This record gives sequence, structure tokens and C-alpha cells, in this order.
Amino acid sequence: MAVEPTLIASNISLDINDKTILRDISLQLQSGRILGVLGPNGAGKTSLLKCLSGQVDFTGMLKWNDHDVRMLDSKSRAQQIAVVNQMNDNVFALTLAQVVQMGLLPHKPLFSLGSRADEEKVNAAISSVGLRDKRASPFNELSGGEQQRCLIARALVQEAQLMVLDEPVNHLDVYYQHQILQLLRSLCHSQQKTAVVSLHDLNLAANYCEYLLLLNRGKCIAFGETKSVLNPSLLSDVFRVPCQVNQSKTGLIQVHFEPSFQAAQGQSKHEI
Ligand SMILES: Nc1ncnc2c1ncn2[C@@H]1O[C@H](COP(=O)(O)OP(=O)(O)OP(=O)(O)O)[C@@H](O)[C@H]1O
Repeated sequence: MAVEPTLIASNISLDINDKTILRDISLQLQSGRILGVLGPNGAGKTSLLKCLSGQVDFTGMLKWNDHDVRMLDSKSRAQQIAVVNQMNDNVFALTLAQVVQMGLLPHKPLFSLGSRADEEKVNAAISSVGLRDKRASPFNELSGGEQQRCLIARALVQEAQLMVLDEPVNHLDVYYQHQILQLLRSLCHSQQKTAVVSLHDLNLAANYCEYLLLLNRGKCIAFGETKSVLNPSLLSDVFRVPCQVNQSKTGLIQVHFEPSFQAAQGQSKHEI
């Protein structure tokens, strides 16, 4: 039986100061799936994620579970959509645990005290991103990667069904890149959550996302199941570096870029 999509975007366009940032982006995603948004610097990934999470106004249609995201009030939106934006200069004068606790706010009446169950949720989220020993550390004394994991823990506590994460593995070492994407994948599969993540690492995108959307200069170049989007000639064109896509015997997809200057360097070494 075909499963109805829960996230439907149709002809999303975004203009800022007479400049077109996104043009006619359409996509559909079922619950339980991860969509990876790919593209070179300035392609429009962050802008698209901001549209999909209702953070900016745009033209076109966007429905989440049959609701127009722009019609949701801020509390309902926060109950349904958790956002992890790219790190910015915002430094909170709070401890890690307090930042994570903020994820509970959309579900609480104003000024209500935290319950035992809330504390357990916060602790579980902190443990799941491997930061138990930093619980009491001030946010602004955490490393870039720890801050990123803290913000992901806050999004987990929010318990939203749609998670929109802008470069969630930026700043993370290899272990935590895999750990965070594995965690997202298991949340999507076990709790039927839907995730949209922008990624620069095509190998991570290839192996953790079921769907990909490739953007370039604000336009959708390809959208669909991961393997169909990972077309070497398409990727070579968009990223302007020759590309190969292989699959190992174990099913691991490997996207390999070989810049022409490397080939030239190899050749000159040979000549020496
Ligand atoms: N507030 C803004 N005002 C003017 N231009 C903007 C604004 N926000 C984004 N842009 C422009 O929109 C384009 C897309 O930016 P966006 O941040 O969405 O790209 P991106 O794909 O996320 O890039 P990166 O990989 O470098 O993070 C860029 O050319 C950027 O300069």
C-alpha cells in the first residue's frame, strides 16, 4: 500500500531584496524517512531548510501533515518541528543541561516546574549525544562539536515529528558524525519521525539518507531516492570536480571526487 507523504512542498520560491534565492522547489517525503539536501556553497540549502521549517516567508505551498506550516502558531510549530540551525555567534549564559531543557518549553505551560519525567528525558538526550560528563558545563565553554551535539540533544527533547537540521555534523569528529546520523536514522525508523538535513559530505548523505535533493544556484537539479540522485555526471557538473560513485560488496556507497589538479600533480611527480 502506498504511504501518503507527510511533508509536501510545491514550487517554493524565495526572493530576498530582489535577489532570487530559491526557484520552484518541490518535494514530497513520507514519515520515517531522512532527506539529505546537498549542493555547493551558496546553492540555497540553508534557505530551503528555513522555508521548510517556517522560519522565513516564501511563495509556494508547504504542508506538514496536511497543515500549512505558515498557518501554525509558534507554539504548535515548535511542538511539531524541531530545528537545529547552523552554529552562530549566539552564546547562551546557560549550562548544557539548561540549553537541552529548553527543548521541553513547547510542551509546557508557562512557568511550570520540571517533573521527574522531564529530567529523565533531558538526561536521556544528553547521554544519547555522549555529553553526560559535561551536563553542568556552561554552553559557551563547550567545544564547537560539543555545542552542536548539545543543540541536537535539545531538538531530541523537543520530541517533534519533523526535524530540520542544517549541517548537523559540521564540527563533529568522524565518530560523532556517524553516531548522530545513526541516531537520527533510528529515531526516524522506530518513531516514524521525518528528518531533513543539509550535508556537505556526500558519503554520509549517500549512506544515511533515503532521499536526496541536489540544489545548485537556488534550483533543484535532482530529487529522488538516494541512488538516483547520486549520478556521477550530475555531481561532477554541480560540484565542478570529476566524480565517481561506487558501491562496495557490503552495500556501502562511495562518492569519490578526483580534482584535475590532483591528476596533474600525480603526473608531474611521475615525470620527476
Ligand atoms: N538574508 C539574506 N540576504 C541576502 N542574501 C542572502 C540571505 N541569506 C542567504 N542569501 C544568499 O542566498 C544564497 C543561498 O544561501 P544559503 O545560505 O541558503 O546557501 P547554502 O547552500 O546553505 O550555502 P553554504 O553551503 O555556504 O552554507 C547565497 O547566495 C546567499 O548569499
